[in-house]
Amino acid sequence: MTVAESHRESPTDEPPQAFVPGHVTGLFSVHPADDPRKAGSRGAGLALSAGVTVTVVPADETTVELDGETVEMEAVTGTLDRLDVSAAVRVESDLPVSAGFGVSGGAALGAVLVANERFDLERTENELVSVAHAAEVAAGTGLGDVVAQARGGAPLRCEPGAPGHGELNGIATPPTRVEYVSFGGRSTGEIIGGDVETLTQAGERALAALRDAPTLPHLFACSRAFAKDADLLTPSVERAIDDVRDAGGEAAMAMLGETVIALGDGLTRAGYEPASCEIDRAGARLV
Ligand SMILES: Nc1ncnc2c1ncn2[C@@H]1O[C@H](COP(=O)(O)OP(=O)(O)O)[C@@H](O)[C@H]1O
Ligand SMILES: CC(C)(COP(=O)(O)O)[C@@H](O)C(=O)O
Repeated sequence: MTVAESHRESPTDEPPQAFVPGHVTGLFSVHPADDPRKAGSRGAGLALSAGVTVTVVPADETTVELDGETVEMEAVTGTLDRLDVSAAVRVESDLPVSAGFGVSGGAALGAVLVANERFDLERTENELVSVAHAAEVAAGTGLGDVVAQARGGAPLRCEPGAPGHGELNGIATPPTRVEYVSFGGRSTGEIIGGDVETLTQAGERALAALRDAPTLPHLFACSRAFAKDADLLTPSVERAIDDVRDAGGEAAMAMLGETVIALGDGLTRAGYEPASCEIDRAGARLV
């Protein structure tokens, strides 16, 4: 018996679960490729201490439950298909789906981490992240959330793609409170599956500017410039960002949702009633 096997057989072991931080993208560019492990986005954002908790129970057929309701979530089903296993996947989310928090990528990444334990797959972290990234890209629901969620912090996606293809860096951050409000959802698939030339040029410009001075306030400033240049702002998002700026704070739009994220208590000070959390600096993990 290996050390890992003896650990798994301990009668006191709880079933494995994974926590994956939410991730808001502030700015991004789209980089397609035939191989979904090579496709992805460049960009920058924040991993959040609000996120998803995922459990996986082996079953004859793969099903996905989100906060108690059966849902279709292709990134998750695709992840298990790629591992050649089937299971009932349960996702508990602190965050709304489809609002720019990377819930689908987080669910896929959580599922792959737990499935590796439950099915004794013995894959490395990079291999697991790669599977979830490929499934999320193939589903059309995200391009860079999975690699960012695996890393945590304030990830800079300098080259697109899964580990071995992409390249990550980050903005060094102390413990930091953030606030967010969501006015509604936005179809990620429609935007990243459409004409992305203007968006990609704006994203490349904004990332280059941010890398010249990689700080959190500058991430927010570059994200605001990106949202405007890529023409992604909606009236409610623009108003909330302006209100936070007028109250002396930093805010930006979360891609791709009708969501605003602010540093510190920026939204509260502007008169909103936001949810709050911290930047998650640890990244996705088994718990
Ligand atoms: N109630 C729901 N509303 C929107 N999407 C849902 C819902 N339930 C499940 N889904 C699935 O969740 C995924 C949402 O992906 P996406 O729009 O990228 O959101 P997120 O930004 O949270 O990752 C899609 O695969 C969609 O089919
Ligand atoms: C912005 C987005 C393409 C989608 O993000 P979400 O809507 O949260 O799935 C993200 O994956 C990225 O590459 O930055």
